[in-house]
Amino acid sequence: MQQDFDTSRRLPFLKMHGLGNDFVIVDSRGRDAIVTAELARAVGDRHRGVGFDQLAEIRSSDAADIDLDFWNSDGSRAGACGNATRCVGRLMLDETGKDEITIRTERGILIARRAGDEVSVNMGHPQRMWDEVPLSHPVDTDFLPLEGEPVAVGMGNPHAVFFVPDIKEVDVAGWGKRVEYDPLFPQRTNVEFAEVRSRDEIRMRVWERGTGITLACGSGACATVVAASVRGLTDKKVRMEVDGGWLTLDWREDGVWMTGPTQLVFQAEFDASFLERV
Ligand SMILES: N[C@@H](CCC[C@H](N)C(=O)O)C(=O)O
Repeated sequence: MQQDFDTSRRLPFLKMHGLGNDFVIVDSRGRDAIVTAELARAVGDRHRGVGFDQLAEIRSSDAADIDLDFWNSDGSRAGACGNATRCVGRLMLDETGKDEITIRTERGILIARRAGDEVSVNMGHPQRMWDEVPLSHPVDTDFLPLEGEPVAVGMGNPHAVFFVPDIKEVDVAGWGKRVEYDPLFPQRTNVEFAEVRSRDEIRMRVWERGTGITLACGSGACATVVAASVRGLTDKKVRMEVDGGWLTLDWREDGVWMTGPTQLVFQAEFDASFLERV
């Protein structure tokens, strides 16, 4: 995928998705990073640009196979993005022919592995202390003092996980947006709504910080299995149905592993006239 290009003329990118959680992927290996908040907002606009849930920029690394940075469509940075990590993992596994590669994100160095046709990523250990999530003041992270008493989990980015009896009854946009901006979350938060179907199956819907409702959220799926397990509602390994399909989550000694499909949608490029308008 690595390509030389002159950004004054064109910007090649890939569109990929993991369970409908969609990403624009820019490969900046071998040169300076080029993504800015303005560029992310322009590309992320589904009318002006092409739209995405997150933009992922690949960079050369001195510590792992690659470095990877994430941007939301409102131009904010995301410290973690599980599904984009799986998508870029797929590209790198195919490019190198290896069975396992390492990816350095703000979260730390993550491992991506082939899992048949799917890709597994170890998203690391959950952050359960109030100041790690982060929250604005010390509270019980197992039962936050908000209506619905969500569980707070950091996965390199903040999550508030609500358990609900019937997911069809939840106003994900209204409730999610309210919680995203609650003062308890100084960096805002991603919001998950989970209906536990059995000890090994969960139905989850998500409101993503900086993006809104998406068809899936990998870090949110990891946060949800941690929250369900902490509350004693499920085992540590579950199948999770999100709007875009199914993921497998496995909270092990070495971190939370997430396995699922990835898809390359198309490859294209922005030309100079687009870049000049940013
Ligand atoms: N889609 C992602 C997570 C998105 C990050 C988020 N919006 C944030 O600001 O933290 C995933 O697959 O994990």
